[in-house]
Amino acid sequence: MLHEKLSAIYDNVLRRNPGEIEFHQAVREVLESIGPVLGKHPEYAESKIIERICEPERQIIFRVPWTDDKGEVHINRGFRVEFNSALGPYKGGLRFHPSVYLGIVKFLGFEQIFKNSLTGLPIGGGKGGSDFDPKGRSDGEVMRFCQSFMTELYRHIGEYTDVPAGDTGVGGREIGYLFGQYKRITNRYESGVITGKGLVYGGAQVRTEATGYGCSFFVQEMLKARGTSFDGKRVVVSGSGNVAIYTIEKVEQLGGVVVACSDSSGYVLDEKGIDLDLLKQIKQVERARLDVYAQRRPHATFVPGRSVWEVPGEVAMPSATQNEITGHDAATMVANGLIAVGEGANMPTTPEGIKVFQEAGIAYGPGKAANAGGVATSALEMQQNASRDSWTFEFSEQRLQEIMRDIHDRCLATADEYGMPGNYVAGANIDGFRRVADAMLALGLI
Ligand SMILES: NC(=O)C1=CN([C@@H]2O[C@H](COP(=O)(O)OP(=O)(O)OC[C@H]3O[C@@H](n4cnc5c(N)ncnc54)[C@H](O)[C@@H]3O)[C@@H](O)[C@H]2O)C=CC1
Ligand SMILES: O=C(O)CCC(=O)C(=O)O
Repeated sequence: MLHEKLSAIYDNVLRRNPGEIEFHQAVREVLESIGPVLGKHPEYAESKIIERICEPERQIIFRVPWTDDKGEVHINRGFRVEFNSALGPYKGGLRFHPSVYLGIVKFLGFEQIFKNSLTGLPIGGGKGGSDFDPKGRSDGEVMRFCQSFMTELYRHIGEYTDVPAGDTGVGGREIGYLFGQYKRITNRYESGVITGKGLVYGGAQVRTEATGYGCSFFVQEMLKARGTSFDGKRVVVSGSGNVAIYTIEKVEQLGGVVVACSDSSGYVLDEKGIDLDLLKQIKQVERARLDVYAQRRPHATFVPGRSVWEVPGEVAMPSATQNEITGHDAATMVANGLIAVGEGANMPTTPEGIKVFQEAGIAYGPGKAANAGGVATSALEMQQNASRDSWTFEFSEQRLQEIMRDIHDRCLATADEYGMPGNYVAGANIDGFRRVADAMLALGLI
């Protein structure tokens, strides 16, 4: 239910951003949480902080022409939405996927404002990407696309302005090509302009692993708050990309058994626990489909075209894409003995699914809190770049774990403060919002 004032703001968002359904969904979820804050802080409403937060500071849309290996010309569309810079330079990843359009980039950028605020680090919110599909493209094609994308993007970004990173379809290979082109065009070795870089040219230890590791640490804290742990728990993960792979790795180190993971073709079920070396070989080296996993590990089964959420598990860690858990999926998961959900992906659960989890008393960690370890470690990468320093793996992982513990504790404390104990959604939205709102008030009408 939306507070009356917030309902009018939401209607205005719908009117001003027609057809951008994912953006509407993300805005609504935040507005549903912050009603009680307005009662305590009338100054936010007087200064129209919420209306301003819902309007990006800047939206950039550009043409990205490139040639494939046969010489054919292709035209894609590039985006960068610089949403909010009250806390620091715009910060957020780039997504390359055919489904990308303005509504997706705005939902991701909007989420990023509150997520980045929750990290406690000085980073604003932004996001970008393209409807380019890297699937099946050669390294040369991906490089030419990235170079063309950066040939426009470079003028909008900078260490103190806007700092992109990876997201779906953008990993170490793409970040290398993007940074290489930025360096070439600007003639500046500005390491802090992009994060997720390779370790040999200014990247930070643990950034590759950070989102999955961080999400696992967050779930570890949620389980601890309920007097239990990962030890011996049956865990289901969706996706098999960056977030999923390092979630599986850390969950296994923490004593859980990940029995299933997926890609857009289906899921694998491996009752002995996912063989991570094999999964990394198939996904990171061969860039192949998941059915290959079952071909090489005969006791595992590949189930094509079905949702991984039909596999029973006590812990679910969605790490693929938005709206992948429907209300129906959530009800099945609860009936199958689910106790906790940690969202590695951004907005993977539909509003109906969230309602099911919350009504069933599941420990539900929303993406903007649970997956904040990726961007937090990006901020640590910026810190190391600025000081020309390079930390060890152990120290970086320890910082990540502290940050995730702190986010977890603040979400719980804020939910308590507002009379909604155990509600991580309310805790994350309110705590993330307050910090941005206070900074916006302090900075005047900008
Ligand atoms: N990479 C990062 O540091 C962060 C990523 N995220 C979010 O995590 C999610 C995954 O991102 P990455 O792992 O980086 O991307 P990725 O490109 O490395 O992997 C995406 C995975 O999701 C799978 N997938 C996509 N659509 C699917 C579908 N409809 N059904 C089943 N599987 C599907 C793909 O097959 C692939 O395995 C996204 O929501 C992203 O926004 C969130 C925070 C940080
Ligand atoms: O590391 C970053 O800057 C962004 C990571 C990201 O895209 C996200 O948190 O969704």
